[in-house]
Amino acid sequence: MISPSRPDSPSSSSNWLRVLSRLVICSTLILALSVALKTRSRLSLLLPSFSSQHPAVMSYQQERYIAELAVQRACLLTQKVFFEKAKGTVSKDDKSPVTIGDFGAQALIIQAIRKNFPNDEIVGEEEASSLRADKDLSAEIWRLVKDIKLEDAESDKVLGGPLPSEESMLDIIDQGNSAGGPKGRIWALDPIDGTKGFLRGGQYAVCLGLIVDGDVKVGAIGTPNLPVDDNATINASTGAQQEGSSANGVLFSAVEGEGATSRPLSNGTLAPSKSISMRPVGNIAEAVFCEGVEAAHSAQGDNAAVAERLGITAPSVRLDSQAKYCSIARGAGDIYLRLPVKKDYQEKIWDHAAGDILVREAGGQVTDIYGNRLDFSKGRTLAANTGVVASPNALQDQVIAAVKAVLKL
Ligand SMILES: Nc1ncnc2c1ncn2[C@@H]1O[C@H](COP(=O)(O)OS(=O)(=O)O)[C@@H](OP(=O)(O)O)[C@H]1O
Ligand SMILES: [Mg+2]
Ligand SMILES: [Mg+2]
Ligand SMILES: [Mg+2]
Repeated sequence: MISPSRPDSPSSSSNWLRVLSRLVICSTLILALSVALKTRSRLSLLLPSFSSQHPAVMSYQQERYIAELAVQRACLLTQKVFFEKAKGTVSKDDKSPVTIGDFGAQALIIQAIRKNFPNDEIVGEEEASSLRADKDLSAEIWRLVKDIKLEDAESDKVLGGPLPSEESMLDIIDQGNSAGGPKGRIWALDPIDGTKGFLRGGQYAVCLGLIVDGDVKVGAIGTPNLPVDDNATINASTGAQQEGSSANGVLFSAVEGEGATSRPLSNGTLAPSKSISMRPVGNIAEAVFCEGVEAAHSAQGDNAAVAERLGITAPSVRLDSQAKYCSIARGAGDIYLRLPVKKDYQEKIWDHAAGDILVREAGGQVTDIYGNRLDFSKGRTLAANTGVVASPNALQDQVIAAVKAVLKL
């Protein structure tokens, strides 16, 4: 018969020892797990393609970081090109400044994506065939691109450091040739959006969005000529100040489910960010609406008729580029109208991907003129959509009703 052991018996003390050792093992495991969770984002920084190869890790922090840093570095190039070549006075028949900026920024950003997410596809606006035929232009772009680096050597290294040669720069530009589509990880890149704004020293944007299985998950937009101050008055002539001025230059970003942020553009590591959101609008008649500058790109008469129908009396704020999405996302404006001039124009995914997630994460909706979400799964264009309408969640139904009434849909 087995007699119950007394507290001071040898078998009791060995039981206690066993319990104690189990306790130690358990707490060590808990500690190890919490350290592993805390360092997960750091781990993905050390192993750049970690997230892309492990679909279970879906926080997109690494993608956001690389997108922000790559856009920030590309803005160094576009600024250099502007102050060296364009200076807002360029005649429109000399297209070279914008061409240099477009190709150069596309090369720098694709290099950063390739280095960190080698298996991803890229839909870039530009392709290098014309550049291969123009040796002088290619040499000029290479002269400017080869010296672009972030002041912080570590950050620059994360993006792949300097490009190795002019030939490799051309090859890299051509890697933006994905057809897009409904499956996989696809980056949509507009190296300079608002090319006309860039040339006149007004608004332009360097835009990068990550689309996963047809949905935009991450967006980063650099706007070198937007004021850092969210409340500064802006209009079509707000723009480039002196080279190196710290009053202008903002980097926006968003990740699905994690909100939208902005920070000043910097030359090195990322500056501290703050979260941004759309402005609550009590009375829609007091909303401010943004539209493009080019009459050929959106129907300004129809935009004005929608505003009038909503009781809006303030004049529109006209800005080039995805700076319009950025402005409403930070509450410097409320509604973005891009009503079509021609119903058959297909918007390009790189003109909207980053702005779409930025506004949605800042508390807004982005739809076409029928009120349907933008569909990024159709290839290089938004073939299933017509026009763009964006506003705070609470206003979108009213705005779409006004759009339908004006366009007789
Ligand atoms: N017909 C037509 N309709 C609509 N959109 C068009 C059209 N033609 C061109 N584009 C694209 O417009 C992009 C620039 O948009 P913006 O918002 O800067 O233009 S505007 O200021 O609103 O007029 C511009 O992008 P970038 O080429 O990157 O500047 C074009 O892709
Ligand atoms: Mg564009
Ligand atoms: Mg462009
Ligand atoms: Mg273009």
